[in-house]
Amino acid sequence: MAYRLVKREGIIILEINRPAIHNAINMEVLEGFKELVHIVKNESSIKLAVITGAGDKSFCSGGDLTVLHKLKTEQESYEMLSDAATILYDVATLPIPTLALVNGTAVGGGCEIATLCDYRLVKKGAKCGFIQGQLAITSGWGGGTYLWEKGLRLDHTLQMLTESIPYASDQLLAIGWATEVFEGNKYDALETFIQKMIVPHESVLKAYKMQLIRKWQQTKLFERIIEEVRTCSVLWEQEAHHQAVDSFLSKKK
Ligand SMILES: CC[C@@H](C(=O)O)C(=O)SCCNC(=O)CCNC(=O)[C@H](O)C(C)(C)COP(=O)(O)OP(=O)(O)OC[C@H]1O[C@@H](n2cnc3c(N)ncnc32)[C@H](O)[C@@H]1OP(=O)(O)O
Repeated sequence: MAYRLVKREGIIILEINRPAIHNAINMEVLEGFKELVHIVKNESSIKLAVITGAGDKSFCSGGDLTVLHKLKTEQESYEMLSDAATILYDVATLPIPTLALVNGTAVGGGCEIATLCDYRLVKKGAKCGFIQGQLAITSGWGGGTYLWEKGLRLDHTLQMLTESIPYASDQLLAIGWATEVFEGNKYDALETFIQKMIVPHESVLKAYKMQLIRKWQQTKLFERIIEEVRTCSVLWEQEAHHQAVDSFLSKKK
């Protein structure tokens, strides 16, 4: 399967399982995110949702370009991007904290997924970035909008989006994107982090997460994400984008 869902001791872990292509996202993985949301909403004892990638190289390399590159027009890309953005909004607004266990490279949509989470534990040496600019598009799954919500300095936020390059883990910590940087086994790092943050009563975690969700509702986060999607779909149709993706897929980059 393209993803694995594991539950243990009040935690649910979604592992994207396509390591041969750096855990790129296809429709099956998006179904995995939907399943994650369904489970959390129906099992009140779950306190934390974790997203990670299989293998030791990558967290996620974004949309699977071999699949998504079949979409050519603004309308076709808008449908895909808005569907994905809606599923990911449901993940971001889960009634419990979410955590990206960034076990390696997170680029493009992969960086967007890590950004929408409440916490990011980043493996030392991992590189993460909004590289969409190299493909002549902007972020299209809501990741730019989430990044503006993360309390980073505004100049750092704009730099991260416009430089379109992956940042090293230490830089990600310095600008405040990474919550913590870890070395060694990712599940040991998760365990250590959880011991600090999980309180005995899940109702406390849920109450604090609700404060954040209320702020996002009041500031029309979802509407702002859909504007981001629309901008990306306009750029998607341009020849510059298709040429950049062709170039990556044929390794002429
Ligand atoms: C659609 C949503 C949009 C958004 O809103 O953000 C996006 O996500 S656009 C996609 C953005 N992602 C990318 O552009 C990432 C592309 N990948 C890379 O830059 C690199 O692969 C890497 C992740 C930095 C790793 O580099 P390296 O270690 O040198 O490995 P390879 O490049 O040789 O990759 C091995 C293998 O995996 C395939 N691959 C990697 N990423 C993707 C992807 N996103 N979609 C499809 N396939 C991908 C790559 O083509 C190689 O395949 P083979 O040559 O067949 O082995």
